[in-house]
Amino acid sequence: MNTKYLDLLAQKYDCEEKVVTEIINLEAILNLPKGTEHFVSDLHGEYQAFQHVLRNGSGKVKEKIEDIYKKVLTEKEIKEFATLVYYPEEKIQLIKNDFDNEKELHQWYSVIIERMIKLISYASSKYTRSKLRKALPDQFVYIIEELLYKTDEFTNFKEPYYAKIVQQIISLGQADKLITGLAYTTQRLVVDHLHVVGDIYDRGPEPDQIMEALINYHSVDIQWGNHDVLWLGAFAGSKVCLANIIRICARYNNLDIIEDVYGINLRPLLNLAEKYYQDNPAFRPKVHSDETIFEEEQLQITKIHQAIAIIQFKLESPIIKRRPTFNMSERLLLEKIDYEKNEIIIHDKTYPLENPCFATINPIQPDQLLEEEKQVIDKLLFSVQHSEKLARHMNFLMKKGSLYLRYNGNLLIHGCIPLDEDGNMEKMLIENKEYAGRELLDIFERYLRHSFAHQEETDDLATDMVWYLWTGEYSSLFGKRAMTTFERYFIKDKTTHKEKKNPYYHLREKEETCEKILAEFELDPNQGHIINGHTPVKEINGEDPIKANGKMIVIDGGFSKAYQSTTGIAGYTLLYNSFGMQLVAHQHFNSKEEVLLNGTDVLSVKRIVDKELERKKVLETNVGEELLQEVSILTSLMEYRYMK
Ligand SMILES: O=P(O)(O)OC[C@H]1O[C@](O)(COP(=O)(O)O)[C@@H](O)[C@@H]1O
Ligand SMILES: [Mn+2]
Repeated sequence: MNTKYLDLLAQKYDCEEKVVTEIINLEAILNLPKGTEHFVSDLHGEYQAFQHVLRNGSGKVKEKIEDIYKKVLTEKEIKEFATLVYYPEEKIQLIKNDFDNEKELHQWYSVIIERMIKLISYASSKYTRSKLRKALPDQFVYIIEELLYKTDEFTNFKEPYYAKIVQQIISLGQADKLITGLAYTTQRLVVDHLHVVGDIYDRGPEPDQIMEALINYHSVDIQWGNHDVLWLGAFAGSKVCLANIIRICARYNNLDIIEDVYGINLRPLLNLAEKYYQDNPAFRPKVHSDETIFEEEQLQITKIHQAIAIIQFKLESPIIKRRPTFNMSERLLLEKIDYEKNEIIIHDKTYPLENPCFATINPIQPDQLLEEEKQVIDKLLFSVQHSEKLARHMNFLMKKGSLYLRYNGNLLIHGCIPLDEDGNMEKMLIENKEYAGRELLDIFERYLRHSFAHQEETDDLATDMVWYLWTGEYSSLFGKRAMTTFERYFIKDKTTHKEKKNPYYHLREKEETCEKILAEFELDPNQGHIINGHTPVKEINGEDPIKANGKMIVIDGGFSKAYQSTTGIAGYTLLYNSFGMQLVAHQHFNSKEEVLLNGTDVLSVKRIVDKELERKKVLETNVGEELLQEVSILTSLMEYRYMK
């Protein structure tokens, strides 16, 4: 090993004892059980439901409470206590309202603090003390450690000492803060690491809040979904991606995300929309049954929705023309329209166009943007690229994200690995070279990162490629032959709406296919799993999220409210701890308020995907690999510096 590095390292470990301590510490960690990984996907802006899953650790919090309190507490008390751990601030307030004298309240505090301490002690039993310390609320570390490590083994005088500490906390008015801190510590201990397998954005109302929660989360990685890439593309300079995100926000009545949350001025778009568009049933925003919308506002959104959709269709055309290898010429739909008859020819069949809104289209050159449209999209792009909040969120998405992830022997991917009918990796020609499988995904990611690093370029291959990731035939995120957005707005015949899925989606049922893919990514086909999002599992129709004899796990059960009627549940999540994997199905999440009042915890059935014969240790994980390397470097330092 290079002695220069060792000399540098010796500045940090400047005495023998420090090196020895660190080696012993790392070796100890390697032999502890592996931490719990938590997998979620397809959050689609549903912050409240996501929050709930994060806070209850997909049921792990309650499980731990039951482990230690099942025999001592009633079911109702367990529910109450669990709710307190999930939403401490609100639950404390509610409980406080129930007490009419201080003495009772103080008694409650002291019981709860003791319960919390016991729970933390149990939940942290597989971690080192140093890791636990990092999870404790800063202002109470000393006090909590005193309470945690109390032991009566050698002295009988300690009980009053601890009782005194708790009493002091209460009488100094610190109990609420302490209980809240302990609750968050519990949540943090229950899940060691979070994987978000794509699609944070679109459809739901609060993707920004999800981003904030992820930014503040102790340990997370993200596998981008097609919707996330659309937002990244918009920020990276792709006007067509930008048109898409605004169109989807208009469609789901979420324009306030663009305007209020990210501070992007929609006024120029509104002016254009007011000038050229009227009411149009195909473009009215989807409004959830518990929302209300004023007629005037609805009309405005309907107009914006049309204006931006037409801009989007126009912007697609030059990209399709300048990128023949995208093989998308079939999607040059504006050119297939007979604007007088209001008809379109698709695959040699003529269809009437319903709800047309082509006032800004010149039939001779249908993809030409009006000067006004050009200005609108340019201004929008400027605004998007100068939104500080969006910049913060997109930078985080880039930093923590990737197209796929190999983690602890598993492959995490939002969409698919494009396959042909025979199960071979499909090839795509990019700049005269063919790419398939892992190489194809790697080159996609390189283009995305390049585009993101060069936001001033709007028409280069890298930027176009980001849009391809959203909608292209060989995109690992889209996984369908073509996106039929135009047909869905304008053609009644539903057969034209169908988006043919990549063969991957039926071949993934077979073990053989999954093994082949795992091998392609240099993972052990006998041990590994593919963890997939993107396609809602229709439990309602008897679809099983666990496929290929457990090698394929699909966790998109539909957090998205818009899709819950087709899935029948409200999302799957996956847990992977030292004992194995558990798939958790969540029932519909109504509201935090309901949980607070009734303790309704909407999660249910667990299915064991895999049961480890022996508890898995940190040593056998990705983190373990890194720690082993550190041990080896520190051993070299020890020999070089201190054992001569
Ligand atoms: O239901 P919506 O919002 O109209 O969206 C339909 C579109 O969404 C997509 O399914 C992509 O979104 P998902 O990644 O959530 O599946 C497209 O294939 C389809 O055209
Ligand atoms: Mn998706």
